[in-house]
Amino acid sequence: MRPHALAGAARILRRMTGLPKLNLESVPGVLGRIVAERAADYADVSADVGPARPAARRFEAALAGPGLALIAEVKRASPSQGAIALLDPAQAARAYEVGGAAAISCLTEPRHFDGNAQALLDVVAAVDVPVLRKDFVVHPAMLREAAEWGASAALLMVSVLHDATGAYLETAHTLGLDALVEVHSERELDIALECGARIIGVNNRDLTTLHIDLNVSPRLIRRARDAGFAGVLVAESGYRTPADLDTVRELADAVLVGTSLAGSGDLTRAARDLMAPT
Ligand SMILES: O=P(O)(O)OC[C@@H](O)[C@@H](O)c1c[nH]c2ccccc12
Repeated sequence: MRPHALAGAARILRRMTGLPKLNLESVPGVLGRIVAERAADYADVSADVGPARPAARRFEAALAGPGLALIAEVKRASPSQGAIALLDPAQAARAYEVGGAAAISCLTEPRHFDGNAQALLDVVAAVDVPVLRKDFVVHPAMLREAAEWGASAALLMVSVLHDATGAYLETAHTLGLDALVEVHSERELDIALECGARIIGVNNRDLTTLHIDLNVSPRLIRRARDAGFAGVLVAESGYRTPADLDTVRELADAVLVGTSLAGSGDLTRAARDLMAPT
């Protein structure tokens, strides 16, 4: 059989049997704990993702333009910071939009990030820019929900999904969602590239240790471009000042920023100040 015929057969089989089973026991550290909790949350939920939807590609289009785009994150708490700010999600998202954000990321993980479904629904209703569902996707129903709740995109983490990343990506695309495929190492980047990701995010934060290294994004973004990747590249985590962005200004299409904006007290101004040209 030709390779694409094999891929087609695998696709049909997957539709009949659901997505590949994830090996979450192998995910280490803080991340391992969170994904185990999320998997338990969805253990009894149907894997049926419902009807296909046309691709809108709104999230991708918002980031692809010239210059560095801002994805501003509604983040009330995190494992590394604890409580960040008691944001009203709709108000925060609107403030970010006024401050020039091209897209909003909204956490829906409840235990460590103080997110929930209502926050995402409120954000989608409050802004015109596309919204990313930020969660630890470990079950296809989480993608169905993202589409039903009006998100334009969902986060897919290669550190969690490994070999199943491609199948989850395909499911997201079938549901009309863009996917931000997140990587933190050369190995993870190669998986993202192989599975046909259109938007790749490089996380400066190692989610198993929570350690931040701002050199990770420029290093892996260069590697992606050297490999011929022509899609959207996002630098993620740890950015606090315009000077911090100098390492990715000429390399990345967008930056994803949460903590430094969310904890600033004036979200519009913080977004503007961060993105001001140096
Ligand atoms: O708050 P920061 O350091 O600006 O980072 C934002 C975003 O990159 C971070 O929240 C994030 C990136 N990938 C994730 C995966 C799950 C939860 C959270 C994240």
